[in-house]
Amino acid sequence: MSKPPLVPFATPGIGHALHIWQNPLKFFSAAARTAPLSRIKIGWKDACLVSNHELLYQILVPDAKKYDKGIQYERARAMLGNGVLLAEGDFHFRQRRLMQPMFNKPSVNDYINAMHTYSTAMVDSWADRDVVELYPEFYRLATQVVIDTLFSTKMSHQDVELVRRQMPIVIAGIEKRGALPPKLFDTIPTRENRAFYAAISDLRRLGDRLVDERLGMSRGSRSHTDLMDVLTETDDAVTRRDNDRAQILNEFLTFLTAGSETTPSAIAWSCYLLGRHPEIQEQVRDEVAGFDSGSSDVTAILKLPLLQAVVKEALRLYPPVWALGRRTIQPTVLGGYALPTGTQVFYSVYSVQRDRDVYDAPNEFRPQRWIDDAKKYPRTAFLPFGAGIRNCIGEHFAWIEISIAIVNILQRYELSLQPGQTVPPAAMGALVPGNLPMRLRRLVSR
Ligand code: HEM
Repeated sequence: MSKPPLVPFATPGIGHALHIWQNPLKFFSAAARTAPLSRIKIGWKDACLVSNHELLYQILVPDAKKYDKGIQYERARAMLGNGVLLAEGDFHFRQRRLMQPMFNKPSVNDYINAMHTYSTAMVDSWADRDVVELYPEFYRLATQVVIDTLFSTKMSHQDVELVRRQMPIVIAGIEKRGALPPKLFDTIPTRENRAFYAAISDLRRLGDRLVDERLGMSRGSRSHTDLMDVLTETDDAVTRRDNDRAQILNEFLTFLTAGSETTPSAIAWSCYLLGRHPEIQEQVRDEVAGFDSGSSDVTAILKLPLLQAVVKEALRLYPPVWALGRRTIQPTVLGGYALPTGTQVFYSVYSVQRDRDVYDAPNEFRPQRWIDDAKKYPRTAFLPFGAGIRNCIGEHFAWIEISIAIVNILQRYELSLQPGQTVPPAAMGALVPGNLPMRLRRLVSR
């Protein structure tokens, strides 16, 4: 078996690293046109790029055990240690099994009050403003929600701002380092490198303090069993040994990162698309009129068809976790090519979810497709939360959080963009709208 076709424009010595560094989204989207499985060069080393949904699904589900998480994730260890996102093998399995109940429906019901309260406070704070820069608002919301619900800790304004300032530096740094020849970049004392390591130190220090504060709380001060209880109170000796103080900090930082870097993007893109499509916005507003997003049975929110279709279509067009990777840990065959052990495989969920062989009008916002034609689309072609044993543990949490926020917004405001305003996606780790000033018109209650 020969090698997969090489994506054009590799530069001798650095390969495609510069293209990826400069504009990863553009590079991955252009490279997707080379072949469903193509080859790129990171420095002098070959890596693969998967742009086809069936091959991606094969990696994530049936062949999952043939891969580890690979180079991008290795770069994240300085921040997240061996938290559940990066853990491998039996250790991952034990941590995931321990935590899973906190993300099942009954537990997520315990988080609804906090999700509703923070998102109501957010929309109330916009009352006197005509234009709001939305993304930072959603970032604060998601950060407070994830730490309050899972660790019963109310973050101060300063702490939230520190996360908002430093976390994107860390995430973008990890992403870029994943596409560079190992170690080369880290050894040069650039301003960017110093900022990256300073941001990691700040966030780990913050996490350390918040973990101490949480561990010092009395049981009676919490409204529900939280993730920290689960990590610290297990009867199982092996799991207790696994979750020493250092590992608890790793898990805290893992959830801080995973919770704050993803849902803001999904809420923001949903609002952007509704701002661009006022007629759909009006239909969703009619659907959510009178819905009580603070009620304890808020799972009914997941049955509001148009709202869910809008969020799904936003996640298809702008998947927050838009590109990821894996690495083979044994000789593996993929797409008819033999991949030796240690082959790095990148994949672009963004390209897969805009594949014109799967989706008609793939670049258009058509939420109705998920109502009229949902069965037409293979589930392997919609993977914003990943799939298989490493899928997103927070998927249900995220759907509820995103839906509550959008309901609260649409019940109070009409959203519109400035005339002619378009917002190109920026791949800053997560796929985020760079600037998203949105005009708000306060609605009289209906
Ligand atoms: C729209 C929101 C979200 C998106 C698009 C998203 C996406 C993803 C994806 C694609 C993965 C799999 C990564 C891989 O295969 O390598 C993942 C894993 C994970 N997510 Fe999310 N996520 C979201 C929200 C959340 C939230 C709110 C939390 C926590 C409350 C969370 C916690 C995690 C954790 C801990 C993992 C690692 C799971 C494991 O490896 O067992 N995510 N997420």
